[in-house]
Amino acid sequence: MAPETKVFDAIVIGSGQSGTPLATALVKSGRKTALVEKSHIGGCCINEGCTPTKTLIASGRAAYMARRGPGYGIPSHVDGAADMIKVRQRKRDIVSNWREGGEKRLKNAGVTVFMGDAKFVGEKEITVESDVGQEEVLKANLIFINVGERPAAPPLDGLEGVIATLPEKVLDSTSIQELGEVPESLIVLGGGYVGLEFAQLFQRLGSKVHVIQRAKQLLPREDPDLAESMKDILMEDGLKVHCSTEAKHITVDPLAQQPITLTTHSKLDDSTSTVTGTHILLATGRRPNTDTLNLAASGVQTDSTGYIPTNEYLETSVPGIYALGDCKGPPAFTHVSYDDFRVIRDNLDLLPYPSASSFGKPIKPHSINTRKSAIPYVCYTDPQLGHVGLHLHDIPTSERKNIQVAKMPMSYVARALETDESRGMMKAVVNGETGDILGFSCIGIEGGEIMAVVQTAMMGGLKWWDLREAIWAHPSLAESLNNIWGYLEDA
Ligand SMILES: Cc1cc2nc3c(=O)[nH]c(=O)nc-3n(C[C@H](O)[C@H](O)[C@H](O)COP(=O)(O)OP(=O)(O)OC[C@H]3O[C@@H](n4cnc5c(N)ncnc54)[C@H](O)[C@@H]3O)c2cc1C
Ligand SMILES: NC(=O)c1ccc[n+]([C@@H]2O[C@H](COP(=O)([O-])OP(=O)(O)OC[C@H]3O[C@@H](n4cnc5c(N)ncnc54)[C@H](O)[C@@H]3O)[C@@H](O)[C@H]2O)c1
Repeated sequence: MAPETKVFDAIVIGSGQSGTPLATALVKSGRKTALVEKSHIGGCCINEGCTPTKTLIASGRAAYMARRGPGYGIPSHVDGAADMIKVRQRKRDIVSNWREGGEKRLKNAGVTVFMGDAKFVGEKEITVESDVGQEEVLKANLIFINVGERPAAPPLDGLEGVIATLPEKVLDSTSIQELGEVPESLIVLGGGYVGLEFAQLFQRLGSKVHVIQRAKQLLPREDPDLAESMKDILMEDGLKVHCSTEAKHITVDPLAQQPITLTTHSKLDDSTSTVTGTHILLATGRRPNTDTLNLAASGVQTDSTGYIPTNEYLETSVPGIYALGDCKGPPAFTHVSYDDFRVIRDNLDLLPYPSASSFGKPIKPHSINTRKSAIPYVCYTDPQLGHVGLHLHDIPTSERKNIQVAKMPMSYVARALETDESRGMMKAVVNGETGDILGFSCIGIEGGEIMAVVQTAMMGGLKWWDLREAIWAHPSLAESLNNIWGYLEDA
């Protein structure tokens, strides 16, 4: 017998960084709301993204500082690799605390949670299949898709054979976090956020790490000088970094000490080389989880890569169906997904959640959108890379007439020298005529926090000279914002 259709006012598909708070807000606004999640409440960020990785990275930093103890006059004895079971347990404990908190909040709010895989069967109708094959049919006039992304394996000759022979040696950003011991040697394919955060972490925990990056620089979104600074830091930490290098072929010999051999081609000198490892991490990007949603049944359109295009109000091609977070396309950050929640909350006027923009008054639909002037982000290598606003390379050379740039090494920052954390650099891009700060990057100790100081200044419309003249506490990292402007020059 077909299951009875359950009718809701709203359905949220995916418990991501926007879907979870949105489900609660929908209930608080009086709407009967269902949330469907196929894996874990809290989505990627809590379960296999930000929270666990930054927890693991804290262990990596502890190992790094312990090794540096003698440099500060503190004897320390760090022999061999980290105790991965304890490192992993610390991560698991923090993740389960966060996840359980999320589960409780949804329950207390009165959200009806369905654990299972959602698929469209009609324009506003879905089925939910649980792990044990039980099926529910749900219907609502309002549907919010927040299904996120998953790791995408690159096309690589031989990869299927390696996975078939030694599946536990081929890792992605999720499986690498569950290792019970530190790999002796790790090949990291991809020099983006995922690749670099894990590469440095595992080098610090005791692996020998190679990073293979197809692009000519690490972190291709950054200006080349910042990417070069990051590369120098990682190489100083002992990582082997190969840019302009493409993976061509992979083989496995289960009996070898280093079972994995990757053949690469360097575009720099047109040469072929091999690199061996006990494990390989595939960190070459992510793909949206829209392929299993049967979107055709709803009429919601996707682009050629599976992302759901929306307008600035997160409306899809079908009225009443919205897409939020990573599944609508880059940039893929938790804070962007959370901001998507705010856009929906305010446009649908989900009181009692008075937003700052409305000061508690009803808002006209479409008064808030996703067009944000400066989205910040932080790559949690150590030191971090924090960035907000424009990069210099975002401004075409022909449009740089009034553009000025200031660069300052972290070795000029008193606080960084006192703590012996002086690796990296700051870079600011300004309009030389108006004094507006257009962009700021910092590779440095707490680079994300220094960036946030400049971000706040940009939000408040301060000019660069306001920061130069500000009284910052001494000796703080922010104090460097008095000095960087002395290095301004035409771009
Ligand atoms: C290793 C790693 C580290 C990261 N670190 C950071 C960081 O430090 N800072 C940062 O800002 N961002 C970071 N990110 C990115 C960040 O995790 C995401 O941008 C963020 O989670 C937002 O995702 P979302 O809201 O779109 O959905 P997600 O958090 O991806 O959640 C989507 C949910 O939908 C569920 N789902 C999918 N399909 C279905 C279906 N058919 N039915 C039911 N449920 C479904 C999934 O199981 C998942 O729980 C990191 C990502 C990774 C992989
Ligand atoms: N700290 C953070 O905020 C954080 C951390 C992790 C992930 N994330 C999010 O997750 C997203 C995905 O991260 P990611 O690092 O997986 O993807 P990414 O797209 O940022 O980086 C992938 C890198 O792999 C390289 N590459 C692709 N194919 C290759 C191949 N065949 N051989 C060698 N190199 C190859 C690309 O040049 C690129 O630099 C990011 O865009 C980011 O939005 C954020």
